[in-house]
Amino acid sequence: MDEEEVNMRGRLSQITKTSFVPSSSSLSASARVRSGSLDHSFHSFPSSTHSPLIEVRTTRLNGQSRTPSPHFSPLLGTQLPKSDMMTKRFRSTGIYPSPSPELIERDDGSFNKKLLQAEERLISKELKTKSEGKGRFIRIVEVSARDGLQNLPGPPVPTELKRELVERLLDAGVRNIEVGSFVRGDWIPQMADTSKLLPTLPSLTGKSLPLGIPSPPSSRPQTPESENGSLINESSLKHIIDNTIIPSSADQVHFPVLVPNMKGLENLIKLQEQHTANGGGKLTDEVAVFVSATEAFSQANNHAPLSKILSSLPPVIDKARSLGYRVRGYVSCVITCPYSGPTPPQDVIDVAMKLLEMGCYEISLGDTTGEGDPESWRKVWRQCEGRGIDMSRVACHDTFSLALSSIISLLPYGLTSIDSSLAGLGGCPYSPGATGNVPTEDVVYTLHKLGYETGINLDKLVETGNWLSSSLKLRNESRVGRAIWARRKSRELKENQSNGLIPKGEHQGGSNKDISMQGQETEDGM
Ligand SMILES: CC(C)(COP(=O)([O-])OP(=O)([O-])OC[C@H]1O[C@@H](n2cnc3c(N)ncnc32)[C@H](O)[C@@H]1OP(=O)([O-])[O-])[C@@H](O)C(=O)NCCC(=O)NCCSC(=O)C[C@@](C)(O)CC(=O)[O-]
Repeated sequence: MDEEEVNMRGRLSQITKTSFVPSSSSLSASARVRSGSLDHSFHSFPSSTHSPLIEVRTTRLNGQSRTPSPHFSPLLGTQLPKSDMMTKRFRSTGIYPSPSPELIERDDGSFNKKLLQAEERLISKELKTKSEGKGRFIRIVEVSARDGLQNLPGPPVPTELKRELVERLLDAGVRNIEVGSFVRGDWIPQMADTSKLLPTLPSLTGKSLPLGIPSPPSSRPQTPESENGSLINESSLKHIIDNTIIPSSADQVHFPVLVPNMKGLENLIKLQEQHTANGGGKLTDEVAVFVSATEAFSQANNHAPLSKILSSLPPVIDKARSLGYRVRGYVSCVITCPYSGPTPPQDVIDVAMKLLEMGCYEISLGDTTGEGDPESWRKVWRQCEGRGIDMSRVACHDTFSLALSSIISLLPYGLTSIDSSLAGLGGCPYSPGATGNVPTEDVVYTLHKLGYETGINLDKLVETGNWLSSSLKLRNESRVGRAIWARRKSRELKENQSNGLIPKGEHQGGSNKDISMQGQETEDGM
């Protein structure tokens, strides 16, 4: 290693260490320097002029007049690239190993080859099937309150509903909840109340449980309620800790908020100062910056060339870190770009490396268009490894139904964190018919089914997803959510009938069907 390389390694590992919470483990493995030689001859990004790609129009939605963000404005047909790259998809040819139970993380973040004794557990109390828990922890970053809502047409979602959503998620054991954005409220009206929402949220430490582990998922063996109302008692807790590798830091609550630029960060700082002056505690300990892997999407999303965004971020990240915020980096369009077609993995790594160098503690790779498949994700993954970084975070959109397959295919390679959205809320405004993010309920079900641990109570999560989609009058896009909810309703009906609360042959409350369930009875076999 030459001197420069040593410095680079030092910087990256320092970034990794200093930005992690104490005794953090694999949670933060994304930025960890692994093997392979570092290629630090970064490609410079094409210097592009700020071309007027975007037409901003004032629209009327539900009687409200609004000027949409360029992020959500469709490009004019004449401005789209002419190539067939828009529709070209990566071919999937690989055969993927099933998730390996051999990768078990220690609390220091390293992997342990020892197999833990398999432990049978229920996935949901509505299901009869069990799975063998193998113990590796996967962190879920829940993005429904931000990414899920930001694109919703119609009147702004009430701040009170967002607050309740966060409360419910915390109660279900979710600990990383992206809650809002300090972006321009006139462009992203659904995020305009972020500074109102933050002070109403529970304190960052208020939800921590004793002994520093997440609330026990119902998928674990049921244990009697303890005196303090917790579902588990000390001895069963020890059993869980002994048999499940959950890092103690997994219980820490984080409310990441997006800050696109210095103005956004300053708005957060001002809000925090006011809150502190009123005797309040820390509103959040995490901010997130976002960059696109492609030039065209940068123009659309950040309203500026990629080179300009990248050069504007170091002071933002430095200032945030100097105030004690950890900084997450998002890279969008890591598989394809709605304007320029397939994204070269090299470009993804270039941007990601720059963000790490600037001080981001981890990078979330976003498949914004949802066109990813296991093979294309593996290409990105291999490039990461080749460049000596472990990108173990992904955010998949489920537009083409391959998000879960992609996630499953990455698990054996050490995937440690997944961004997902309750009820699949969200969507890509550029792909006609695009659905949202991969639903958290589906991810949690899959992980638990395969023996991974998330610390999340699937039944409570499903209840929250159902409540959210009903409240928003949207169809619940989580198949798992719909199926478990249908079973629960069916069970409750039978119980009420056998208890004599409802005469046989009658439905509870006239109908057990709500908006999130519409059209689901056949599919769920109920
Ligand atoms: C990025 C900006 C803010 C630049 O906005 P801009 O207009 O280009 O900024 P500007 O520097 O030219 O300033 C113009 C005016 O905006 C104000 N301004 C400037 N910055 C801010 C701010 N932060 N908050 C409030 N106001 C701001 C600024 O003060 C000024 O006000 P004036 O002096 O004219 O009165 C704008 O383009 C914007 O808000 N865009 C929205 C971007 C967005 O939210 N996109 C969605 C999130 S990213 C995403 O969803 C992808 C991801 C992360 O999920 C990963 C994936 O899955 O792909």
